[in-house]
Amino acid sequence: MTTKTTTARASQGRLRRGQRNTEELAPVTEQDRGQQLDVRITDTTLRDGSHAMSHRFTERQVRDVVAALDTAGVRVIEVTHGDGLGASSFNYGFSTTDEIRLVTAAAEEAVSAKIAVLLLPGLGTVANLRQAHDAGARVARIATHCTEADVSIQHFGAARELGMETVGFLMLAHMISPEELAAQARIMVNAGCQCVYVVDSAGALLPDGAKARVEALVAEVGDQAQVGLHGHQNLCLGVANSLAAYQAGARQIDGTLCALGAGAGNSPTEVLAAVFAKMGVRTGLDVPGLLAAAAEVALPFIPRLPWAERNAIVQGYAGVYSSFLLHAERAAHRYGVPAHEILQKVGEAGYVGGQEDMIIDIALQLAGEREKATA
Ligand SMILES: CC[C@H](O)CC(=O)C(=O)O
Ligand SMILES: [Mn+2]
Repeated sequence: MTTKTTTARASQGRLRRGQRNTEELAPVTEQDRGQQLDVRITDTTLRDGSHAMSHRFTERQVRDVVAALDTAGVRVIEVTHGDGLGASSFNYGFSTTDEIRLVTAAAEEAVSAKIAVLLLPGLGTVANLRQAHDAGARVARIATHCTEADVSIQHFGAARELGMETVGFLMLAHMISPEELAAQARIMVNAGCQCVYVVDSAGALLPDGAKARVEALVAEVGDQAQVGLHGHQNLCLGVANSLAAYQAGARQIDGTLCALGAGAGNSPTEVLAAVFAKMGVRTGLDVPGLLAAAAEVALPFIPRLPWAERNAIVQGYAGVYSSFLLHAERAAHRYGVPAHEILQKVGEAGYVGGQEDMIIDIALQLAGEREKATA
């Protein structure tokens, strides 16, 4: 399917296969195929989906997904290790294919879409960002815990110097109030961020919570930057939260094909496209094209579809970082304790991204308690 589609696409497009798309596309206000977009969908199958794939994307899969998304009108496609640039490691899981090779392949494949990369300061560095830019990435998404925006300042500066479009990710956004979140968004915007995302990393937000946070950010930074929403499906509210966010003024929304992502996965791109189309909200997306991309390109290579089973629901309910799911399942297997109990304790402890090793401590503690109880 891909070969036929991409050949046809390349001959219709402005660029040929292998040519880099260096054109700067202004977010949302772009004239896309003669259309004004109301909201821009960024697809992060090849980044958030990397968690669910244990960071095992192949270059072939990346090329096929990018070609299908690009053909269906997706304007921004994120490609990175699940935990961002430079995260391939013992703590976060090793990538089987070097991510810069994947970014290069994605940039070669994309005719109209821009390739985005995620970077968590501390895991990734400015040097990693430069490498990604050299490989063809044109959007830098800088992610911090929701109270730590100040660690992103130099990364936004570097991204803007490179001429990249910038997005800020305030992760685990359910953990603080809308007002506190807006103050962190202000720090990112002052540092050069062009769109700040409310990131529901735990899939814990209800639509009212998503709406209140987006409204607070729009009130604080809306005259200088856009606001976005990145949802997870742990409580099956990713799409509902995205609609609430759009109604509250969000103009960038994330999704993934088949919901492939951490925890119970992300808001499915193909569902977002269909729902926004039914609402008359212009996304510039081709709904049948995305349905085909999900069913014929992504689904066949997904080893285990994320879904809202007990562990993932506990994540949404207890407010646990979605990418902790597979770490908790591995620890559960190793130490003979239920993953949902580990995740419940992680939620009570309030652990945040970067504290993956604490999952092992909790598993050991639970195993010790069980041993005592049965002695
Ligand atoms: C970088 C870790 C994380 O997966 C980012 C993200 O997508 C989220 O917090 O939801
Ligand atoms: Mn996510």
